[in-house]
Amino acid sequence: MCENRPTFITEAQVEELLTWPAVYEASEQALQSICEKRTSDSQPSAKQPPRPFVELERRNGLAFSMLGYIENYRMQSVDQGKVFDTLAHKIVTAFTKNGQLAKPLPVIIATVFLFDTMTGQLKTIVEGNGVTAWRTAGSCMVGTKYLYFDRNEKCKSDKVLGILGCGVQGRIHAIGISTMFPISEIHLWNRSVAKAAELKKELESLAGTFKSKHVKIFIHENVRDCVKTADIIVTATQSTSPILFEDMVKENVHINAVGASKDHHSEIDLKLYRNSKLYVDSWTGGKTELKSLDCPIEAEVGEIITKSKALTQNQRTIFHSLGMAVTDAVVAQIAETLYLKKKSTF
Ligand SMILES: NC(=O)C1=CN([C@@H]2O[C@H](COP(=O)(O)OP(=O)(O)OC[C@H]3O[C@@H](n4cnc5c(N)ncnc54)[C@H](OP(=O)(O)O)[C@@H]3O)[C@@H](O)[C@H]2O)C=CC1
Ligand SMILES: O=C(O)C1=NCCCC1
Repeated sequence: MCENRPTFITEAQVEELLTWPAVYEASEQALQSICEKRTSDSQPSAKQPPRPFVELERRNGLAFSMLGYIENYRMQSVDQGKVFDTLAHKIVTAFTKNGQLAKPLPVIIATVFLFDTMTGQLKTIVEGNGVTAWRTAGSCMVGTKYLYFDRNEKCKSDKVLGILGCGVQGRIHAIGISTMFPISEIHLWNRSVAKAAELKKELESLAGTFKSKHVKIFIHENVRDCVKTADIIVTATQSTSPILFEDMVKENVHINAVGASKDHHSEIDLKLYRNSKLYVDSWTGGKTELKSLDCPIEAEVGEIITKSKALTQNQRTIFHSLGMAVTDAVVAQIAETLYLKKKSTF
């Protein structure tokens, strides 16, 4: 059926091609696109059904199917003037015991398929672990800007970042947030302290590329010490019970909730949810995947970006980045566009 073999983009190529400004810009477009209350015709739009999943209980595994279409979006830092549309399908698995294998594998393994939007033919296969990591951090960066940095004048100076969980997601969030925002201190906690120490070393070696070059990095043996001065927190563990409680955090804190064990809201205690304003990446995701969380959802971040809903000034915020097909689509699209551009210059 395919006239040509699909292009194949490897993880190493994805890492070489992605940049934080491009991922930020693309994530902002994607978060706006799923917002139903359109405020202008130039706004991107998208379709993204709830993602079905199958659970492999005896193997501690989950597999998700994430299909999305986004049109009328722009990525100036990738191709100035071009209006993009992307049809993508990501298949992603989460096998929690992969790290314990004789030959350890990542917990998350993903592949993104990109289709021609005129004919429906498969055009490109992108290895999807890098895409998943960068796009999750991209969404949290957009959430952090709109829900925290834009909140009030007090939020404009250098800030303290707390990272709970120093695996793939914790690492990429620490790098992305410190690259795009003024972060003066990064505090790290991981269940096994060795991984936090490894990440500290890596972040120190990258500090020259961060917005605040003199960033100080600390590791902690417990969550309370890690988050006590934090203005922005990322929870990125597979914990199945709460690790973050209300009495541990500052009044005005912003939390990006990423970890998604079987229950998507297990890392944060219910009292902290109820005494914060809760935002999601999409209503579709929130209504299905946070159904068992007994706390009202305030809005989608897209509604704040498009100003169809206002943000309260002084509040504690939680952004639940549940994961969206259209953020995978736009980040895989960056990789494909830059890969083909590079290939055509040789
Ligand atoms: N929202 C989204 O879009 C996405 C969410 N995720 C979710 O993010 C989480 C992290 O994924 P990823 O970084 O790829 O995985 P990694 O395996 O790289 O990291 C997992 C982290 O969780 C920690 N951990 C595991 N069990 C516990 C526990 N019981 N209590 C505290 N910490 C624990 C590990 O600590 P240790 O080093 O000690 O084992 C490690 O720091 C997962 O829940 C995953 O499903 C992933 C991708 C996208
Ligand atoms: O959106 C994703 O990708 C994932 N979300 C939940 C956990 C697995 C990966």
